[in-house]
Amino acid sequence: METEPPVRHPDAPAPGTKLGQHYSRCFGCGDEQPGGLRLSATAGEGVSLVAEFEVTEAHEGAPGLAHGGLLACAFDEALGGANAMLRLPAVTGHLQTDFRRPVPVGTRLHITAQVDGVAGRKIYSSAAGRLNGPDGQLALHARALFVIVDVSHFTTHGNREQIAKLSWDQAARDEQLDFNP
Ligand SMILES: CCCCC/C=C\C/C=C\C/C=C\C/C=C\CCCC(=O)SCCNC(=O)CCNC(=O)[C@H](O)C(C)(C)COP(=O)(O)OP(=O)(O)OC[C@H]1O[C@@H](n2cnc3c(N)ncnc32)[C@H](O)[C@@H]1OP(=O)(O)O
Repeated sequence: METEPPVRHPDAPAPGTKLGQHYSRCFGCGDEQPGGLRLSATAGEGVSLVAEFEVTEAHEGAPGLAHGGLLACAFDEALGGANAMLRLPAVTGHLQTDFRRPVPVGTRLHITAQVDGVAGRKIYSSAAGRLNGPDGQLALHARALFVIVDVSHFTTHGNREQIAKLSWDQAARDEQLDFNP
């Protein structure tokens, strides 16, 4: 199947809009997850977003340095959030991360994530992470494949009772997810 350029959904959050957490216990963005990354994301131009989080001692792999797996988690979160510009529910099928520079504790990691193309259910995305701001040193680069799923993916494999408490409950019943933050 041909890979098509991504099309921003007309109801996608306007560029500059802060995206809320999609789930309070999400390790990537939730504020009820101890030690979580608490990534905050803002809608970007086109099919993209900008995200940031502070690397803390809770995220260490070596003394004073971020754990690579948690940095990959941040990219999973940011790349997954970019799908909100398509307003399509999708899960990560493949994620690859290039670690180009160490990321010390205390760094504010700045991530830009974008959807590059869509082929049927497959969404191809990429992201870059810079140290302490948009003009900081390039520390990481990631590519991902997300696969568009029906909301039944979450209700079948996840915790249906927890899902029922979320704001996307009604949308889930309608077999659609609400991506409004
Ligand atoms: C946690 C998710 C939260 C989502 C919340 C939703 C809405 C909330 C609102 C806003 C969202 C905001 C932020 C979201 C933030 C973060 C997102 C984090 C995302 C995750 O962290 S999510 C957890 C990790 N993720 C999984 O838990 C997936 C486990 N997995 C499966 O559930 C299946 O594996 C599935 C469904 C992926 C596919 O299964 P399936 O049976 O539906 O479809 P099938 O296998 O046919 O694949 C279809 C086509 O994709 C190709 N394909 C598949 N996998 C591939 C691979 N790895 N490499 C290359 N190609 C691949 C096939 O080759 C075929 O391609 P083709 O059509 O060309 O043949």
